[in-house]
Amino acid sequence: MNAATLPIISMTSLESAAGLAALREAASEVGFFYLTDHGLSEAAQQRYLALTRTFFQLPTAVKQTIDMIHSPHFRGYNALGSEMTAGRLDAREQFDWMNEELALAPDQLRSPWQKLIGPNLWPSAMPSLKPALTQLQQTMSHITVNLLQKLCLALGVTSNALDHTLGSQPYTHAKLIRYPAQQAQQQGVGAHKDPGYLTLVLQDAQSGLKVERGNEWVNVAPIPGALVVNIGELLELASNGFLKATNHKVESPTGGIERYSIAFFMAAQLSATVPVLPLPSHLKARALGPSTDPNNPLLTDVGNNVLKGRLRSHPQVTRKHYCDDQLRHLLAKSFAHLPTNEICNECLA
Ligand SMILES: O=C(O)CCC(=O)C(=O)O
Ligand SMILES: [Fe+2]
Repeated sequence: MNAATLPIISMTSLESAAGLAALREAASEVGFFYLTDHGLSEAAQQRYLALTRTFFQLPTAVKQTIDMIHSPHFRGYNALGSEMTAGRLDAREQFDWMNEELALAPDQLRSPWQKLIGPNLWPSAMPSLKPALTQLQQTMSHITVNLLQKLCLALGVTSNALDHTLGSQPYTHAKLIRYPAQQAQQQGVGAHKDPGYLTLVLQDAQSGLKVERGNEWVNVAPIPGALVVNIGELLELASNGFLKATNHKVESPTGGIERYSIAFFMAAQLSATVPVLPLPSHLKARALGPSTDPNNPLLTDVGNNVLKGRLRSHPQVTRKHYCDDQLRHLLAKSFAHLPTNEICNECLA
């Protein structure tokens, strides 16, 4: 196994000023780190990875019954070749679930992001999946909220400075992912930033996740028991660019070995607008503003920032569920400043 290539932060170290300083440096210099002592045991992680493998071994016809194409809320199964990142197809299959909710009636929709709200799609052929993944979502949420509060302390503001943006129902989204082995290296998932506050990744023993540092791609070698944490776009905005949402990607495994991972993304509640935190002056001097990529504007309105990513990643779902007249009008208003043909050239024509 490769040596650790990123900072390692122990959750229990974050009770001390020195621990918070190490967290601050990891989150601002790299935007990626390993988290240990977080409360999800290695044995529990192995059980969730085993469940992931079992899910992907279900017959294709069973997985297709919960294909994401049936969900206007971007929930369910994606076969290989249905997801796009950075304009190219990703070589991964995945199962996405989010908060379990009731969908709004069409005449209640005021903003297109409200269409993200809705029920998950669970496979009736694997009844153990829903309770297990609901439990995992709760555990990951708990870890993420604790870490977000520690990050606030590390930024010199009160631990609860972002709590009001989470509200009672922060947006949580998770994926079971399988990267099948390829003959030659391919895009497992293309280079991207995650849109929310924080992402936790549980990876198996197979390398492939890579993080951009300067002009290099650094391998995130698996460390048994550690979760990989990355800073999302909303924290870059909240810290006025002091914390970095770092580009990352996954290269497909070769040599006959597949890679499995579970990614958990947490944002604020979809209706929130992310504030700029009042950093103390010595940190403020190092906060030079969020990045301004015209191909990927960072939006402080949480629902739109999350929806931006979903529309781009899943063009078939977008075309099927986001192209009616009412939504076309709402989308044109919310995304007037985006390079619209990258989202869906039919919606925004
Ligand atoms: O599979 C991984 O290790 C990371 C996946 C990822 O970056 C994503 O789905 O946003
Ligand atoms: Fe990601």
